[in-house]
Amino acid sequence: MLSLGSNLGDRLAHLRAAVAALEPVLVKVSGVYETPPWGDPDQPSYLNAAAVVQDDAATARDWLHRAQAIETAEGRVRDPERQFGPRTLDVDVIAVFDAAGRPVRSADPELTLPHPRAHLRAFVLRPWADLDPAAELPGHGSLTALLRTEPAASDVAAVRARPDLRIQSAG
Ligand SMILES: Nc1ncnc2c1ncn2[C@@H]1O[C@H](COP(=O)(O)OP(=O)(O)OP(=O)(O)O)[C@@H](O)[C@H]1O
Ligand SMILES: Nc1nc2c(c(=O)[nH]1)N=C(CO)CN2
Repeated sequence: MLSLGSNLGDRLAHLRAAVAALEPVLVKVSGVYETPPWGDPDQPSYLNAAAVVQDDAATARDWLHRAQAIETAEGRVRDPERQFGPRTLDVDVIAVFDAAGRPVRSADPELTLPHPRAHLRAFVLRPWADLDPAAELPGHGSLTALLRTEPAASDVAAVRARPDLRIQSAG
């Protein structure tokens, strides 16, 4: 599962570009959500979405490299002083499952799986739960239970569906 986020420039265009780049491996993409900035409040609100992708030949590290290549193509500039600062496009690898459906785990700081902050982020859990209401974040339980207990209730309430913004055209 990949999480997509943008809060600089044409936010919807950045999300669309990410999904277009993932198109060959895309299983499904959520609707678009407007979300308050998490972790660093002094920045514009984000558009977020979740994408389920599948490629049986890809390793977890391949997904990280694909995610980073897509961020770079959308002009992502890293500010080492601001870990959770604004960006044209953020593509995070949230969870990877092997061919048998078992979660891949990694404690490597270059690729930590599941993503170490996903359980705290309504902007990740809400779009993913819409795509797959029965899904579990490995090590943390069901998305719907997490949404009731982990992120601040005010954060969950502040995540707003934007049905007026479509990543993919209908049909
Ligand atoms: N599951 C993961 N998904 C994406 N990047 C990861 C993951 N685990 C570790 N990383 C590492 O995190 C580093 C910083 O990534 P990035 O700049 O996207 O972080 P961030 O978006 O600011 O914060 P966050 O990871 O909390 O969303 C990357 O260089 C990458 O190697
Ligand atoms: N709402 C929201 N907040 C964030 C996001 C994001 O995608 N959405 N990404 C971040 C990167 O670390 C930091 N904060």
